[in-house]
Amino acid sequence: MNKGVFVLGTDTDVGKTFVTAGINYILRKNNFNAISLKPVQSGGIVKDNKLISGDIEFIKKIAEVKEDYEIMNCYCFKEAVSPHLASEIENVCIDKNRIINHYKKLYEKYDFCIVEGAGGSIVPLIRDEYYIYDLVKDLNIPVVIVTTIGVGTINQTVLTVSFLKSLGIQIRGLIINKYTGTYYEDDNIEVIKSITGLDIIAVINKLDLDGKEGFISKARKEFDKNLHIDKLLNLVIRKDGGDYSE
Ligand SMILES: Nc1ncnc2c1ncn2[C@@H]1O[C@H](COP(=O)(O)OP(=O)(O)OP(=O)(O)O)[C@@H](O)[C@H]1O
Ligand SMILES: C[C@H](N)[C@H](N)CCCCCC(=O)O
Ligand SMILES: [Mg+2]
Repeated sequence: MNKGVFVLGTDTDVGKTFVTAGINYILRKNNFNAISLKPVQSGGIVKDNKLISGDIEFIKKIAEVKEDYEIMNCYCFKEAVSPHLASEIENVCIDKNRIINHYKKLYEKYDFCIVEGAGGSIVPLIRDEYYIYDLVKDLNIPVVIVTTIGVGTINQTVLTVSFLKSLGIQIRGLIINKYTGTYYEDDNIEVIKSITGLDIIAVINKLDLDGKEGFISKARKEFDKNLHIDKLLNLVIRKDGGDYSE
């Protein structure tokens, strides 16, 4: 089975990690051995005196993944800025081959590997040289785009889609996040569907996560309701039957 998807955002903070956690949770609940990879985290958090990826911590909690952080994250930087700058501040050169080889290993070991970007598609990993979209191309992996749906998101989403299409990147669909049920969000969904012709894989409601208490069960309930396993399998299984080595 081959098997993976790259979760791209129209921007930072749209909910890529939230959605990635949900995809992992539903796949694992259906007995698939799914894993996540955050190639580059900027804005890492300190836990037990160690800098770790907060995105991976969230995914581990929601989807009950026991793997170590190092398995699910290649680079983790302290500054919450663009990855290229965060890596420069720490004098670390991001090696794209290290990420690609890491992904290959996960790809071989797990049923599905869900890769999360950083920010949007044109975020640099290496200044003037290597961007999130380059990584998507190098991994030869289809994408799902996560977007919020308030005023301003038609433009962001359509630009992201048309940019990726211009690079020949295969887009499996859109996941709408932080939906609050307004008339203009409903209209934005219709307009985005009509312009892009893409499938809306899921619409995830904006939850009241109010910090800590009960957020895991609230999030899981939302995923149970709105992330359907058949749609997710369509997302992560390559329709052309090909695999990474091609
Ligand atoms: N559906 C939702 N309901 C409520 N809060 C949400 C929802 N989705 C995401 N959030 C919150 O919004 C914030 C940003 O979400 P998230 O971390 O998933 O964004 P991201 O796209 O992964 O950002 P980054 O580019 O930093 O990786 C987080 O505090 C998260 O808990
Ligand atoms: C720090 C932040 N939460 C993400 N990890 C990185 C977002 C980079 C965005 C770069 C940009 O588009 O200007
Ligand atoms: Mg994230």
